[in-house]
Amino acid sequence: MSVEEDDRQLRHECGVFGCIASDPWPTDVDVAQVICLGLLALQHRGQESAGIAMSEGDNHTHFNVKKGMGLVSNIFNEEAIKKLKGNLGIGHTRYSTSAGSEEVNCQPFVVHSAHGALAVAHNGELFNAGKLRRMVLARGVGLSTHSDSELITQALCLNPPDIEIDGPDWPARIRHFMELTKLSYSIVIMEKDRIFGVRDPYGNRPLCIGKLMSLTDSNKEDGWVVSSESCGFLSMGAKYVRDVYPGEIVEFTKEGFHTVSIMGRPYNRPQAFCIFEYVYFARPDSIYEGQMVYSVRLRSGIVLARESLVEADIVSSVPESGTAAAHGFSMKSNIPFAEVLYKNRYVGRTFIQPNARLRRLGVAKKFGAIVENVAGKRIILIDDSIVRGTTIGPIIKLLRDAGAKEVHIRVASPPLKFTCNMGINIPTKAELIANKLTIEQLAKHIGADTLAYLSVDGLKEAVKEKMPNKSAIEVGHCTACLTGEYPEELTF
Ligand SMILES: O=P(O)(O)OC[C@H]1O[C@H](OP(=O)(O)OP(=O)(O)O)[C@H](O)[C@@H]1O
Ligand SMILES: NC(=O)CC[C@H](N)C(=O)O
Ligand code: SF4
Ligand SMILES: [Mg+2]
Repeated sequence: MSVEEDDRQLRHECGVFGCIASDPWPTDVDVAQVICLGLLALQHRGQESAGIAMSEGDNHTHFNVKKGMGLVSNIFNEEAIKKLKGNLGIGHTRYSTSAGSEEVNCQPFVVHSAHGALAVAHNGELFNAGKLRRMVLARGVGLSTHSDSELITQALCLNPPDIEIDGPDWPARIRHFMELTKLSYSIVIMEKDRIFGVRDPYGNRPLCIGKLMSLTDSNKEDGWVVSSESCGFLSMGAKYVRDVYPGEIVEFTKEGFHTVSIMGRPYNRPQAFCIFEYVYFARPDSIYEGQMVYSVRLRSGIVLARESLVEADIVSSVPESGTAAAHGFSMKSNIPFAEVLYKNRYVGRTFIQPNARLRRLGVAKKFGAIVENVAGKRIILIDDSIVRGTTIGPIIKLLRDAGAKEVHIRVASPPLKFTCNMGINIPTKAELIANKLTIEQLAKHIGADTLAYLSVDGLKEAVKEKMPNKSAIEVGHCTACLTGEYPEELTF
């Protein structure tokens, strides 16, 4: 493992985005620009590479494609966007899970099938990738990478079991793929004149629909967007419509969008939307399951205060992801919120530190203490999660050096004890600090006066309390990294 890799904590997951302009075509809408804005808003989900594939519509056999390593703003300058002509397109920001962080694995994957070009962008990780890979290879298909997203692309090109009488039946192909693998994917698929948005039957990864509003007539739409998260919608003049339902295939054409079909789960198992999307992965201004991520984080802080209050002068947070929960904790406890840490936004996660000592210092280098709020104070410090435990120790030291009297750590999620096989690179079980030390030992190890985590029930309560639809069949969350209960068994 390289130093750079080792420095990563909880790694995010990918972002997918699609946009199609309404009739008439050729459109006036700058579709590539909209996709670019969409990808910029999804940058937090993947910073290794990005790509866009565009289609000019019915009479074109090829897509206009640009992919590359690095950030969206580095790959897509004005000139690159100008070349990406089209009436529809899809895009991707990547954090690798199933194949190396290299140019060949950048998405969208584009193939030319017997029925024309196809582009695919995927967020997630296939539970049964090995088995599916052997099956696809046995059908005479060659794969050029180890990426499970390329595998999905090729699996979609397989003829479905029923004969296609009148040209390719893409919905049947997608259903066939969904029969073969039930976890974990949110995908956008583009053929020459349409986009499909597909969410796995468990709804493990997010996907939502937005309406691109006309800038001149508020009753009209200029097109439709489909995205991992809704946080970018306002920046591109789009309005959140709804989530793509677990198991749903949505077809977008220049006429609008409709549900093609909804695939159920085996044995009527519950949905398994990743609960960590609420804790850490998503941007707080995104909407999942009809509620803002920010509100869930705020509530998790409220529940945390109820569960593990301690006397203190101020409540504060480890920026960024811990801040909403800290405000919730402060509201519930009536202890004032005050900032104690400044996070240097120019020191990214990819900052290369040549050895363990400098890596530890690196964490401190990311933060500065706001001494006036710290000196002589008893502080309750909230973070959203502890993974390896590398961030929190140096922060506590920083606060003590700045004169903190007491530092009580409260974590707005339960201890992370298990790995994730659904699109998130959570370190191996042995690297997760909660598997190595008891809560008391960990408190001592990081130099905290006290340490407490949110309970699993407390987190579920924060997620479900204000959810518009509370039906037991409709709602269900994956908590596997916290409880070890996976939605499906891994198959190799
Ligand atoms: O226990 P560790 O292995 O140190 O990892 C846990 C930390 O990593 C994340 O923050 P990160 O800096 O990734 O991003 P953020 O700004 O969104 O909080 C998370 O919010 C914790 O603060
Ligand atoms: N984080 C993700 O969703 C990654 C998607 C896919 N498994 C890849 O590695 O490219
Ligand atoms: S194991 Fe954890 S991170 Fe992975 S999908 Fe489940 S809740 Fe999300
Ligand atoms: Mg953090």
